[in-house]
Amino acid sequence: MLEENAAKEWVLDAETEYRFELDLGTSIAITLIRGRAEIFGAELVEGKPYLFGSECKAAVFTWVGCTIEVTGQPPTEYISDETPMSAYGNLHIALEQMRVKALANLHGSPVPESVHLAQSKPQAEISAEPPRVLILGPENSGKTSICKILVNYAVRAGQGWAPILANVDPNEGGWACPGALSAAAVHGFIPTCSPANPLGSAATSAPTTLSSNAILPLVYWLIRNLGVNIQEKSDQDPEGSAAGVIVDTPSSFGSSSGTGVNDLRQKLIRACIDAFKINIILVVGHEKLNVEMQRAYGSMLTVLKIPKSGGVVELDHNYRERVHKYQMHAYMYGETMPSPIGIRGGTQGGETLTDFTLAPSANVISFSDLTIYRIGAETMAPSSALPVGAARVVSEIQPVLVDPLQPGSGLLNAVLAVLAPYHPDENERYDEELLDLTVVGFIVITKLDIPHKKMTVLSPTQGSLVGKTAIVGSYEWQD
Ligand SMILES: Nc1ncnc2c1ncn2[C@@H]1O[C@H](COP(=O)(O)OP(=O)(O)OP(=O)(O)O)[C@@H](O)[C@H]1O
Repeated sequence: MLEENAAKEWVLDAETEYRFELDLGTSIAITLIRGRAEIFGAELVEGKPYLFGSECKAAVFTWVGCTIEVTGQPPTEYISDETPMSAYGNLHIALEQMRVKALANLHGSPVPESVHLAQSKPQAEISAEPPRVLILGPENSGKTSICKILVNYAVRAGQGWAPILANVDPNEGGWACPGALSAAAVHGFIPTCSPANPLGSAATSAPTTLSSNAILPLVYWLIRNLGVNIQEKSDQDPEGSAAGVIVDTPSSFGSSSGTGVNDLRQKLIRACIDAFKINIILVVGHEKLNVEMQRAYGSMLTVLKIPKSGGVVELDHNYRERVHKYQMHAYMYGETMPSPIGIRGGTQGGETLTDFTLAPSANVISFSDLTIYRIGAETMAPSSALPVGAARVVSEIQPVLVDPLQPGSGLLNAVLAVLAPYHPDENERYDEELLDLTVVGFIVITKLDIPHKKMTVLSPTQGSLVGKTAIVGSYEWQD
């Protein structure tokens, strides 16, 4: 008989957190025994085992004190009484005041009394705009965790807010796949249980609006698209838009190295500010960046420096590569975490385990069934390699048709974004419409049969691909 995993109780004082880091192949369950506790702002339900795996690193924080039981043995675990949570809490209160004022403004009603909270600013100083926040910071500063905390606190406020969380970090995966940008209105808590689903599972948490690809000039373009998309949604639902937008950025936005890179970085930050109509920039624990942002944008919007948590784990390149694999695997197959022995009825971020199993299908299709494009610099020789005086014929964001018959097409094991159909009315079509189409799903080409002009594609859904258009990105994946 298998021996049960030892369960250990931890008693946490008010405003402390239990931090853990899991290794490859370890999973643990955490159960709240008494008191109140949260993981990146998402409250735990008492008596329910929450499972964690796939090298997850996180913390259980409590405002009032609690007792938790941990089953399984995390290689690293400790309690910290130094957290920046009160600063994050105050920040949340300030954002909440903006939301309430924005909504009251929209209704033409006075701002409710409840907004005048202890730490609040005088009424007149609170902006009547919904908070539209851009989070900047260097690598491993805890940006994504702060986004989760702020979104979860907004959801928890009980006002029916569904803030939009936009992820412009192609490295992160968000609700999509590594290499994609995504945004969604968040109605329920964002759970944390595994980096394979960094923002929870898309199917269960929110509808997604996706655009794809990982190459920087393209990101610039897509940021604008994502912004326009969100703007259209808020025009249709101004009350809903009072909840605001929170934009998570890649660390490349928050670290300077080299002049060229710096210019591009500034351009991308500017693109985000314009696209999402940002009114608050949060700089996570980085003095120089804070000063730089104050100088550049301090006169037109609020720039705030917020502390970095000592709990943020330095994630190295190899870890990130493994996480990309987990994410792709979870996208195709769902993710079911093994429960530590002795745990029954475990949940992943509060959801029952059976919800997470998917059965992808491998279909053989003809080359002619799917039209594939590649976008961006990768398809072209660098400008410096062009003959003197020659101008580039294709722009950096122009889609170029990919022929699977060509050797070196780069299609084998490539992740492709399948696009929504073109406008049904021929008269409404335009040249670069392809770049504006949203992504409806991702597929992977697992086999190319050149002699028979056939390919095998793995897809999490059963729908036919015949006649569809897809974009090939720079990510590859092998099961
Ligand atoms: N207080 C904490 N205790 C334990 N782990 C934490 C804590 N805060 C963050 N982490 C973990 O540290 C890791 C890095 O954090 P996070 O992803 O938020 O940083 P980031 O700045 O967004 O990273 P990136 O450089 O990828 O943009 C994550 O695995 C996260 O879950």
